[in-house]
Amino acid sequence: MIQKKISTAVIKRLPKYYRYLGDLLENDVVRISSKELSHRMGVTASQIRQDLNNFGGFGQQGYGYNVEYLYNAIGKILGLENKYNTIIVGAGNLGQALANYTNFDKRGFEVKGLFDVNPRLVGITVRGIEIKDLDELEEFIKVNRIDLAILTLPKQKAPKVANDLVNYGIKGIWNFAPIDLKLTNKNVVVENVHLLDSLMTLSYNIKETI
Ligand SMILES: NC(=O)c1ccc[n+]([C@@H]2O[C@H](COP(=O)([O-])OP(=O)(O)OC[C@H]3O[C@@H](n4cnc5c(N)ncnc54)[C@H](O)[C@@H]3O)[C@@H](O)[C@H]2O)c1
Repeated sequence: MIQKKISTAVIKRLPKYYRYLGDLLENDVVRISSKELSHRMGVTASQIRQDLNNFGGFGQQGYGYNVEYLYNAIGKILGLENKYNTIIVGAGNLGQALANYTNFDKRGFEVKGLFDVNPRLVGITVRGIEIKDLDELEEFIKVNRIDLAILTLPKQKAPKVANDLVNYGIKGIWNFAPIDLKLTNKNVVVENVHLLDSLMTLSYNIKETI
């Protein structure tokens, strides 16, 4: 379906379309004009049209968008019809909080395992998932065909663990350690998440309004 290289900016906007369309679906909205969708999302109608034209366009003149069709199509573009067997490495505060969040499972990112080096945490279960020792990581990944790892460990430990994960055959890393991980293996993708970046943007905007 995708013929040309899609810009990162467009890809980053797709989850927002998906989220808004999901809300519309939940409210039994069958179709929506690009004007109405743009109004709700706070982006211009031409931006929406341009973004969706990257994938062939989905609207019809005079009709707008079929919500369910567009929702499913964007889900497919995002690869959400796939299931991702997921592990969390670093089962402290954040790792456990993420393990407790059931919406990841609903979206297809099923948390299969939790790993830590702290013997006081190993053996404890979080939402029915036992925290395992890091020594078991390689075998677990292979046996359970793990696709994706969430890193919630100290930043000094992240590069080594990430490198090991790559060698064990992981496909993607969702990194929360406060370091921009760069992997040499181009077949493995990383998404670095920094909540503080968002908080600092908020700080800037507060400063501007005072
Ligand atoms: N990106 C973000 O927005 C964001 C937000 C909050 C926290 N963080 C980061 O997430 C990480 C976790 O934060 P936290 O509050 O849960 O800390 P925490 O100390 O509660 O948990 C970290 C866990 O990692 C474990 N660990 C240490 N080395 C390990 C290794 N080699 N392999 C596996 N596990 C190992 C520790 O035993 C501990 O249980 C920190 O790096 C923190 O800075 C990032």
